[in-house]
Amino acid sequence: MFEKTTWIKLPRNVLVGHGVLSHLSAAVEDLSLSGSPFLVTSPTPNDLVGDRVREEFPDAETVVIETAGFNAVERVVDAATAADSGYLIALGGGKPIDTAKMASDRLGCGFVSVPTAASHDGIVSGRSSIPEGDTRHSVAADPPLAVVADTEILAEAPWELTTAGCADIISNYTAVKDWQLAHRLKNVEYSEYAGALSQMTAEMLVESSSAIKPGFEESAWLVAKALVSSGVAMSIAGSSRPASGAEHLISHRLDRLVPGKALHGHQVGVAAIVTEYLHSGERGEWADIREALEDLDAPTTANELGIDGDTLLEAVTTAHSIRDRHTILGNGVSEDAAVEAATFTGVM
Ligand SMILES: NC(=O)C1=CN([C@@H]2O[C@H](COP(=O)(O)OP(=O)(O)OC[C@H]3O[C@@H](n4cnc5c(N)ncnc54)[C@H](OP(=O)(O)O)[C@@H]3O)[C@@H](O)[C@H]2O)C=CC1
Ligand SMILES: O=C(CO)COP(=O)(O)O
Ligand SMILES: [Zn+2]
Repeated sequence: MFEKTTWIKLPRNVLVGHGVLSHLSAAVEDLSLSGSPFLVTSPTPNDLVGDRVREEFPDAETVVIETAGFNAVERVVDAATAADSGYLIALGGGKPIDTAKMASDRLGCGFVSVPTAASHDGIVSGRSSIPEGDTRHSVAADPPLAVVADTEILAEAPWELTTAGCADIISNYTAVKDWQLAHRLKNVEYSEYAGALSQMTAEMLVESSSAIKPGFEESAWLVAKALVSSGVAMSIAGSSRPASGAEHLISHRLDRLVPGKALHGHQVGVAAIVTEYLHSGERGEWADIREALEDLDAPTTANELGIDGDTLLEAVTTAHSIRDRHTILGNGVSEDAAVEAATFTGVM
């Protein structure tokens, strides 16, 4: 008997472009949500755009998150419950967006994502990544009901946040390879459609790399569209598999070893050079990934991430234990193999 079912959750309204913040209230109105909004933000986005959002929603109460974590999620849940809010608006980078994503899941209400940085594909996805001590939990949650990504704001954000978003997209190449490998070796369910969308998103970004330069709003537009597309691929797959493979395991390990040292996207980009080498060896496409990262101004070495070679090697050799997700790291890469991969590719 045929028993497969698919339930794809996607944002209903996605606005990307110049000045779209002025359409935020229209985008929200179109969702027919009941109750008043509750604004979840962090210090810099609140200073930059908080008042513009509050002007549109005068009855919105605000919580400003300084440090991500389950305490912050609880704070939002308690404050939004006390305010009897109907839905959340997340304004900022991954910290407020992922906090609101998980809080809205707990509250059983929807949320609207208003990214102020094109720093990773979590701005659209149905996964919330919450740090706790030296651990990071990746929790399934509903994706935003709407995404309002104003390229005027994204283009003003520090350039490194945008290059981190680019590198998060480029890591889709190795993530898809890991997913296909897990499908072949472990019978993990693979979605051709989600895999192709994720890979095509990375290819399109790389093809556009000459147009992605600091100071150009078009750059923010190209990156934001790619982040949306990657988030959609994850929603179609019902997991982060299309955009998170061994390179993400290594990055999550780095988050534990050297928390806050480098941006998520930059870590996964450097790790993708190594995991591509592990996939296909000396003649593989690791040099193409390195070149694409260089073209997009993203780090390509441990040094550029601000970490030493030994820390990178520790992350590579222990990352397989981060979660139950089969990748090219298998049951663990030996120290010698990690040294070979990191030195041959010039990452270390
Ligand atoms: N769900 C997912 O798939 C993923 C989720 N994540 C989550 O995202 C977090 C990291 O994301 P990231 O966006 O880097 O984190 P943050 O939200 O911490 O933003 C990074 C920095 O940029 C600042 N910032 C944000 N917008 C602007 C702007 N427009 N101008 C100037 N500065 C700005 C923030 O300031 P300030 O702190 O003052 O507000 C912060 O210092 C992780 O902690 C993780 O929880 C990461 C990857 C994937
Ligand atoms: O960062 C992600 C995709 O780019 C999400 O991945 P995780 O499921 O590993 O947190
Ligand atoms: Zn990522």
